[in-house]
Amino acid sequence: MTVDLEALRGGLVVSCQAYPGEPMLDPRTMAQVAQAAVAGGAVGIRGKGLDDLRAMRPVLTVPLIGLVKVGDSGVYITPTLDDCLAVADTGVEIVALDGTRRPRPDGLSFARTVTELRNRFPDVLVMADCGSAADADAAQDAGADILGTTLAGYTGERPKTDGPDWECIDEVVALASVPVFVEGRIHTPAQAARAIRHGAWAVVVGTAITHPTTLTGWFTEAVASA
Ligand SMILES: CC(=O)N[C@H](C=O)[C@@H](O)[C@H](O)[C@H](O)COP(=O)(O)O
Repeated sequence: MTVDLEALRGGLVVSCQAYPGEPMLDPRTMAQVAQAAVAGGAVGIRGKGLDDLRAMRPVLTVPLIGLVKVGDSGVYITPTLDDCLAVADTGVEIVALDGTRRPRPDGLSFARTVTELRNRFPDVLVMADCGSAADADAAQDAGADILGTTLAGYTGERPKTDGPDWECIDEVVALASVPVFVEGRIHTPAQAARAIRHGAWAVVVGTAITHPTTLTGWFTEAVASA
């Protein structure tokens, strides 16, 4: 059954991802981190990698947004239709994929990718990870169920702002007729609250909650320069 996005409205989604070579890159660990986030009030979880998603889905009581990353440049978030189908097959409620206007590695358009995914998994919702308002506009026209600001600052179209890209967020919210999930460089509870006040349907926080190496670095730097 399609997940009811009302359950996520006004809430916090926690992104639980570890990267190649990192000690926490282990499905059991990531599933435990996700459960801990739910215990803290997360209304949804975003996870990466088929093994992590398979480990998370059965132990979580909240909707799961799934993706795979293939490389780390260009179109790398669930880049192909095959990737989308593999993510959907893990049982996630929402598939997140690159929602930019850039050419995709399998040559399919975003619209065709969404259509084919829907044909095979009619209950799955589609989150378009966008890098700009123009991306969001196109992704919405192509049938995305959710617009994410995930890639603002990572595609070359927008500057990589220190914190959230508020200008982009406001532009996306202004054009959206579907829910907007504000994601990307939200590092404080105050920023998360501001995103909701700016019209986010939900706020997605990753690094500032689930990436201890980065968090530790923030503190070690501060201590070193005291
Ligand atoms: C740009 C990109 O690849 N973003 C990824 C998308 O899944 C993740 O690496 C981020 O951690 C996630 O978007 C949450 O953002 P932040 O960690 O800034 O709270």
